Amino acid sequence: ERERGGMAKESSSVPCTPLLKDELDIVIPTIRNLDFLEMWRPFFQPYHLIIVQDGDPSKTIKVPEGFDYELYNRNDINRILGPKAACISFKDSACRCFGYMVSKKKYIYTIDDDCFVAKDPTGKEINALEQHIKNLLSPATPHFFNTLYDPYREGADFVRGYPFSLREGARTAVSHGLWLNIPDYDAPTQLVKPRERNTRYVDAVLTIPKGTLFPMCGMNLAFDRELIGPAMYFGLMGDGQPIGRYDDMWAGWCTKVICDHLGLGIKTGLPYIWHSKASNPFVNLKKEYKGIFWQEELIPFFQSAVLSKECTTVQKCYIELSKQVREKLGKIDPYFTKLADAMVTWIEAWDDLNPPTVAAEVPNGPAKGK
Ligand SMILES: O=c1ccn([C@@H]2O[C@H](COP(=O)(O)OP(=O)(O)O[C@H]3O[C@@H](CO)[C@H](O)[C@H]3O)[C@@H](O)[C@H]2O)c(=O)[nH]1
Ligand SMILES: [Mn+2]
Repeated sequence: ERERGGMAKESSSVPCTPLLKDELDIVIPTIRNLDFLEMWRPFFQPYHLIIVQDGDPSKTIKVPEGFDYELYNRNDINRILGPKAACISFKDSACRCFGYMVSKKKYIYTIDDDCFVAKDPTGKEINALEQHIKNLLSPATPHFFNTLYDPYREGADFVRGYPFSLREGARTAVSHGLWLNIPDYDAPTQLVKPRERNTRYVDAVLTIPKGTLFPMCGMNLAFDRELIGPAMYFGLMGDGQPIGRYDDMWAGWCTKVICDHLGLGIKTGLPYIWHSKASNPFVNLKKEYKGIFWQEELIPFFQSAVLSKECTTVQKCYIELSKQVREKLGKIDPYFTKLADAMVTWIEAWDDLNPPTVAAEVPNGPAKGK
């Protein structure tokens, strides 16, 4: 009998020790109301929220009582960034990356407002934030695959044949969570399988091996902002752009290339959230249309991207990548030249708001297993 997860009912209160209470911000992009927070209250209330209100800034977004938050609408983004605001998408969930930029914390968790608390096969409510924090605070294994999954997890370990020289692992930069109920399918798949629901709960956390790209979904995602924040630019989408629903994919591909270069790890798997709302597949098809054939050229670009050894900080890696985007992808469509410019603007804006106190050199030491 396949293990099945489900959606939790609104819970009264679940005591949880708020790990990283003052070192983590929760970033929520929204065009809707934030009632979903009621269900997350036991897990999220101790944390500071950064709400990025998309769309019409004159609309008032009601935040449930008792949450500590800051809210930014488009007027705020324009006021804070001035002309550099052009790199932040409008009328697309990609706007969430503004929250990463204004945060002052070491960790970020971002979640969509149609994602709810899921239940594991035992019926226990899943504290997704707690699991992401565990993922981020334990090492990753990008340089040698452990067949018994996460070796740092209680009750597991490295298996026979795993080199001891590699068991220290790599620092974890990203924790990519998954979704029960509505899976993050692209529009063609959604159209072919409109009623497919994900009921499969896989009790595993895996490190994505070095040299392998992956499709990063922004719905249930956490990362170490000090390690990889400047790479988490959710590419130009939405209003005035020829493409949508590739913002998180773009960030994931850039981030993975940079993590591989800097010897950092990315994990995927637990925790699950319950994704409740399927966005309109026809609207999604229009947004994704160009991306579906462009990505056949983008993937080989990222697979063959090489960063020089002078790229010792995320910012330097990202600027180097933007140059390669301009040179190699600009010929696909003028959009990529615009995106390359936006990548540079993003880094400039990031450094304006986050002046490097000490050179944020990520030791680019030879990642073991190279
Ligand atoms: O114009 C918009 C539309 C939506 N939002 C907010 O963004 C998230 C996601 O919105 P929604 O749940 O409607 O869309 P999904 O298709 O399920 O989103 C997933 O697909 C990808 C889209 O790029 C992305 O990885 C996932 O987010 C909600 O919080 C909306 O309120 C917005 O800010 N602006
Ligand atoms: Mn959704």
